[in-house]
Amino acid sequence: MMKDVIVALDFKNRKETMAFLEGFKEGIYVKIGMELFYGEGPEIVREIRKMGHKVFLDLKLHDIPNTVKSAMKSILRLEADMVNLHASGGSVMMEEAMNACREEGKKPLVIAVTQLTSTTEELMQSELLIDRSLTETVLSYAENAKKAGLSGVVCSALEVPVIKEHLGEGFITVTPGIRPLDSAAGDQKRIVTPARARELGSDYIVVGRPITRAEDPEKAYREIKKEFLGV
Ligand SMILES: O=C(O)c1cc(=O)[nH]c(=O)n1[C@@H]1O[C@H](COP(=O)(O)O)[C@@H](O)[C@H]1O
Repeated sequence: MMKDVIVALDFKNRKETMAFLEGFKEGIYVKIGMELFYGEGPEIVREIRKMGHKVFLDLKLHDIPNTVKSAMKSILRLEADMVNLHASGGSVMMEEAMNACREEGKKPLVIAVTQLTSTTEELMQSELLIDRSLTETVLSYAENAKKAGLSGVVCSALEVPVIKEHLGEGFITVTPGIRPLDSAAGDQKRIVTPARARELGSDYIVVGRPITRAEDPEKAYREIKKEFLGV
């Protein structure tokens, strides 16, 4: 299976995004999330794809099944390589997202967010009133996603082994919360280094600030990619 580093383009506008991408001569895998998408609109997705980059469009759909289905149809027109939704929206919601793909004849990788990497078991118990362990909920959400026909999940690399063990090697794990040894955790809680993510079996790591805020982003990207791919 293809393994890769996905760079989170968490920039406020097109200008900053293009200045960043200028440093990359070859096509890379990037993530367009809420900040850039809400700021610039769908055209930014088309433009970045035309530049030769692969795009994970991270809009984390979470709504009633019918709304998610129609939103997915709009999203599919942008031809992103990967799109996501929140598994906590439930199985029917995820099935409707897959029905949208079937009806439109499109096959992006559709993945479901399990528990955000900024979430801890402590937060789940004290605020969300979820009594099960974090790992149990991640695995259960992942099982629901697989049953609904999704390609994989977003989780922390720490949960990859249990997901692969129960759902098979082919079920894709996309893991943010990546921090090289010398970088600040910030708001992330369930963090691992790129090398650890490789050992744990992540398929894709998603990396934002350790690259975008580095003094030399292109160098940081190369180092992280080397550490993750082990080459
Ligand atoms: O869906 C995501 O991409 C996502 C899920 C998750 O659980 N945690 C998470 O950090 N992300 C995204 O991954 C990126 C991580 O960025 P950094 O923390 O700057 O490396 C951000 O764009 C987040 O929106």
